[in-house]
Order: sequence, then structure tokens, then C-alpha cells
Amino acid sequence: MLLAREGMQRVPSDKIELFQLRDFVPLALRAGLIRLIEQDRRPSTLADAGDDRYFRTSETCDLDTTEPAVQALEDLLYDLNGIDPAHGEPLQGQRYDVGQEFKPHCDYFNRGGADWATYCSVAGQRTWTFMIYLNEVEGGGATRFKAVGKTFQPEAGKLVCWNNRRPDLRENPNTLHHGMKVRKGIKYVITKWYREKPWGW
Ligand SMILES: O=C(O)CCC(=O)C(=O)O
Ligand SMILES: [Fe+2]
Repeated sequence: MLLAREGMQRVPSDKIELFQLRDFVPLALRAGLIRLIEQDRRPSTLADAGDDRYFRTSETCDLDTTEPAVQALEDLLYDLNGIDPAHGEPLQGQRYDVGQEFKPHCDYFNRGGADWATYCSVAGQRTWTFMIYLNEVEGGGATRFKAVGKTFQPEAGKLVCWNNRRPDLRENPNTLHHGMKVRKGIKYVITKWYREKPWGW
């Protein structure tokens, strides 16, 4: 269904359902969203990160759904993917400064991991990830999917999205991805994660 959108491109592999769409978010909206991330940023926290303080070194914030720019992005996503917004986690903004990264990880939660009960008991596992680059980064900051040898360069307004599950609905380890270090400039991204069941709590 995503391929029905003009400009949507699928990475040619049967290991993962992985897509990109350029110019998904228009310039005016990108600027508003960057402003909100700058206002609300705080150091990222992570489920199951253990002791590795260097795993995800960016700054993160949940975006306020009452902000018009946030609602506009929610509407764009719903127009594109038709996924019931009740299954969506709050949009999350991230800001990476020079040297910051998000080391290789999968977005789904580890079954049996310490946080499984806390994070998945109500809304279930993560299903799809929709990630948007809000700006051009002067150096570094690409997102690398090792299993399929695909590296996405940050381009302002570009969407990258993937299914965290396989056709049999089990978690897909081929979704492992690395938000690589920013070498120059600042990188802003927004991530939307969807769950198996309604989130609403
Ligand atoms: O910033 C990136 O390139 C990756 C972000 C990411 O993996 C995430 O937010 O889950
Ligand atoms: Fe991720």
C-alpha cells in the first residue's frame, strides 16, 4: 500500500520491507518542528541500554500533540500509511550534535528483556517505524542498515520507513540500523513508532 504513493521507493530485498520517500515533509513544517525540538530537548534515555552511556548520545523529546506543527505531521503520516493513530506512540524528536550517534539497534523490544513487561504489556510490540530527516547535515549522520547494505543520507524532508516484523509477524533482526555519528553540523530527526495495540495511556 505504501508503494501507491508517488515517489515511494522500496529497497529491493526480501529480507526487510524498507522504503524511502523524498520531500515528504515541506520546508515550512520542518522549520516549525526543529524549533519545537530545540525548545524541549533533553538527554536521550533508552530501554535496555544497560551501562552503555554512549549507546544513544543524542537528545530527545516527545513532541506535544497540541502543537499545530505536530498535528500537521500526524496528518501527513495518516494520509500516507492509514495506520490507526491510536496505535502510534507520541512523535519523538531527536537532535544529534557533532560526535553524537545512535549505535546499531532494532526498534522492537526484546522479549524477556528487563523492560518487556513495562513497555509492552499494554500496547504490545512495535510494528512499523517512520523516521523523517528534518535538515541537511553538513557531515555524517547517515542511517545504515547493515543486513541489506543500505545507507540513507539525511536529506531535509525525507522519510525512511520500515516494518519491524517479518511476514510471519515475528521480529525481524534484519531491521538492525545505526544512526551514525554526526561529523559536522547538527542533525534533527523525528521518529514515529507504531504498536500492535492501541497506545492511549
Ligand atoms: O537518527 C537515525 O539515523 C536513526 C534514529 C533511530 O534509529 C531511531 O530513532 O530509532
Ligand atoms: Fe531506531
